[in-house]
Amino acid sequence: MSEAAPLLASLAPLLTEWLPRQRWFAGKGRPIDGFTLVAATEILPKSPTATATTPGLLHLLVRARQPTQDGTTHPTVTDDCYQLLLGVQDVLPPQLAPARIGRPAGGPLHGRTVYEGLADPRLAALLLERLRVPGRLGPLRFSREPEAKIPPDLTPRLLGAEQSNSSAVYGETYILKLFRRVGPGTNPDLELPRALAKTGCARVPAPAAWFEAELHGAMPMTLGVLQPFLAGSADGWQLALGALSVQADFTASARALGHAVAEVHLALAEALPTVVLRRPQLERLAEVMTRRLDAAAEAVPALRPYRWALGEAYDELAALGRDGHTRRAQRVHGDLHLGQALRTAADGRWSLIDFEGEPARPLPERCRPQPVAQDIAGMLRSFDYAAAVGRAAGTDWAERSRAAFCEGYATVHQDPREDPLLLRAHETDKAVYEVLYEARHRPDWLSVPMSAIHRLAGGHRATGVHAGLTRPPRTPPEDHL
Ligand SMILES: Nc1ncnc2c1ncn2[C@@H]1O[C@H](COP(=O)(O)OP(=O)(O)O)[C@@H](O)[C@H]1O
Ligand SMILES: O=P(O)(O)O[C@H]1O[C@H](CO)[C@@H](O[C@H]2O[C@H](CO)[C@@H](O)[C@H](O)[C@H]2O)[C@H](O)[C@H]1O
Repeated sequence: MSEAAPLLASLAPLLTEWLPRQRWFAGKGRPIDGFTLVAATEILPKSPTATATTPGLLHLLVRARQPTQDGTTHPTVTDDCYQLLLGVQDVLPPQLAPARIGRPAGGPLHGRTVYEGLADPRLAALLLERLRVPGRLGPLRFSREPEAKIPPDLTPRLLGAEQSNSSAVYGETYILKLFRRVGPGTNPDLELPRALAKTGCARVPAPAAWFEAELHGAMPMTLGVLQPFLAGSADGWQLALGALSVQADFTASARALGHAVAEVHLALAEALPTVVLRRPQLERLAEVMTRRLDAAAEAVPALRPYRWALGEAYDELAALGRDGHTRRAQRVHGDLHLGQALRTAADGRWSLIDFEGEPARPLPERCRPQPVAQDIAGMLRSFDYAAAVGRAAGTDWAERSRAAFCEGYATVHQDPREDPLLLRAHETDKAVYEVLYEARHRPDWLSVPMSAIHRLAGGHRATGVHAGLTRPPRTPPEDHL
């Protein structure tokens, strides 16, 4: 698109105001001090026969420049790249008013109204049409599995519960996930489900189509994935809270879920390379966890008194390696929790979704093989969360669900409870991540992971001179794990 500079200049004030209000915007709480346009593609240009209500669709990749002091003593700058789908129209119909971004002053869109394009069913339908027919459009490449049958004219609806990304459901048949914070490389949420589909694993919806940006010299950047929609399903989080609200047992569901997760782990180990973790790798894993703890404690003062006690779990992990033990690592889900497991009402079968990994971690880190204990720890933490949010404190609901999950897992894979040191290290690492996540996104929920921190630290808080001190500096690990 020509006129890139005036386009960006006219959109910048609108985006500065609109972006931080989006659930998926990762840089909340820090000012935006500028934008860079990475790519602009007219998916639907304005036609000469267009009327005032004919929409245009503009695809943008923009970097938002933000200074940060988060978790570091020295200010740095982030410039995360975001994917935007902008509807453009002269007059916005009332039903699209909530999607309004604003009216650019100057530039090629001067005087027109710009809005969230996915909210407009006409534009969401257009995107599906592009995915049905493989090909290129400027820097965008649309691909489809040859055997995928994607009917035309499926009615779109934008999913209300926006999370780290945005999703649109088409005719209750397909769901398109549009990644919002994007970067070079294949997103594991495309890579892993495709690899699993090739093994015949039916626990994960297989991608039917996807689109990427191919920018000069860079690795293709995954922008969106279309996969079958599991109609009539409910996620594990809703189901667990539902059970808790009527004080019902959840062990049968947890057992079946454990079985499903173990099947996915076996299929991932079959589909993609696995590695053996020996002393250096186990020490590095412990070191990486320690660094994450230190960074989280810098950012969240409530964590500081627990640093020393929590660090013991990582020291014990490193000691495993020194004692000559080894562990296996493989590709894992990376951000497994009850919300990532869907159970279909018709057959009660569990499926797993959202293989993107923890959104805050860099892509290379999310793609590294890890012990399966990372995922298991994530799910075990989730039972704890459900019990806390569903007010099951004082009951053993979480303990019974956690045990049932492990039992189910052990029907097809190694029982995770047989490796308590590895599990404890991963559970600690997950709880530390959650403290940071809640502090940033839902401060009212901070007490949930903090009570796990207290438990995992054995109830020990450092007092006096040790409270708040950093651990002694060590040689930085090579970025292997
Ligand atoms: N294949 C699917 N079938 C049914 N619902 C789905 C499917 N994939 C995702 N969803 C729904 O969309 C929501 C968001 O999807 P998810 O991949 O977790 O996105 P995010 O990365 O934004 O959290 C999920 O919580 C789930 O309710
Ligand atoms: O689903 P996302 O990929 O966006 O994952 C992020 O958000 C999750 C919350 O929506 C967060 O999960 C934490 O809260 C859950 C309850 O809402 C709980 O079940 C999980 O155990 C807990 O970790 C997840 O950590 C974050 O990455």
